[in-house]
Amino acid sequence: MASTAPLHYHLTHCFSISQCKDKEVLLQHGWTARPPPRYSFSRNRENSINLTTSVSRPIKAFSVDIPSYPLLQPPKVEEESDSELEPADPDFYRIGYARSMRAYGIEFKEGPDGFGVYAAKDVEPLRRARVVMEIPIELMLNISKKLPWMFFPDIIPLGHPIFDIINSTDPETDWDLRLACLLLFAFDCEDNFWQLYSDFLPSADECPSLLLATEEDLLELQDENLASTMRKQQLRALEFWEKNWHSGAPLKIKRLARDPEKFIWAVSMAQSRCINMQIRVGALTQDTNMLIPYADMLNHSFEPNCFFHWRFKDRMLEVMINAGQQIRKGEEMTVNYMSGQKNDMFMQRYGFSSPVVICP
Ligand SMILES: C[S@@+](CC[C@H](N)C(=O)[O-])C[C@H]1O[C@@H](n2cnc3c(N)ncnc32)[C@H](O)[C@@H]1O
Repeated sequence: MASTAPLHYHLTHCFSISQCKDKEVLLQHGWTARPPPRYSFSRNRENSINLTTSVSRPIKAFSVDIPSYPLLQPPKVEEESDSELEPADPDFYRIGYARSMRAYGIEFKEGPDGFGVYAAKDVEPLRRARVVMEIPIELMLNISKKLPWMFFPDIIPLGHPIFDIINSTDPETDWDLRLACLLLFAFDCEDNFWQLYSDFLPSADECPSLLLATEEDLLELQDENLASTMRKQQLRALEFWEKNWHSGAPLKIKRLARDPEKFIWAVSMAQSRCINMQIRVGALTQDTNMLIPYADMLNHSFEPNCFFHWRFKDRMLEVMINAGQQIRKGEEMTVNYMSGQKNDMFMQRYGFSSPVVICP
């Protein structure tokens, strides 16, 4: 086995994720890399973990005015959109031409729940939903939820050993391990967008996921069920890494996650940032586990003002403001991560618990 050190040693040992070769693309969008660790753990009486943040620095997306919609149209989301957005340039669809993300009237900045998305101007209630972000499929990392494994975009070359590793996962339970493998693979692909975007993901010491918690942190939860579930999850990720990142593994696998901390960090990214959607790509309709840059900066609320919509005609994820929603400049834009789930599930997967109790 490649690793014999105790799990908590691995998990408390920090690592830094891939270095950005060329930040120009993101900097053009007005982004700056994450500052050094922003969070400190503090626990309240209900034993939930609260995040406190020390920095508040606005990060502006390249934004244009939120388009206004005619008032007398029914509230609907249309596939064949008659959006006021300028029509897409047909050249965008040429093979090899990567489209970029577009954002309207929002900014990305730090708030009490880490990075979030905020209204850059007042949004008046309109009768139909409207777009604030469009993210093209080329920038995403998506895997079908069921066999046969399909990747959108299809970035894994035929015969690459990472495919065998993904293929060895349990189709029922291991979606997060598959997505973590794909994420690490993307970091290693020359000119892949995620090499740049990785600088905007929380590092291991910034991420409140309980997968990265030490034994001491788990004991502090004072919830033995949750602590024991998290220990099992940590072990599952560690054993998977040990099985596949052994000393005889090919270099192109080894370099993806040289230590278990990096792999477990990638699993925590998958768990806390994955969006599940049914998407249509060509003739295929697929339930999909998706890592969607920029959309993954939206924080959760049980009373969200935004939602996700898959735009089939040009394979874009749209983040849309609810019909009839008013949002004031500076207010946070949110989505509902998991409607109808227990608080425990939020703690397990996202590292926070919600003050709103939705299930007994
Ligand atoms: C999809 S990411 C959202 C972006 C994230 N805030 C960041 O800094 O990158 C999900 C993570 O954001 C934080 N988060 C989202 N909604 C939250 C909420 N309502 N309360 C506390 N933390 C939240 C949790 O750390 C969660 O694991």
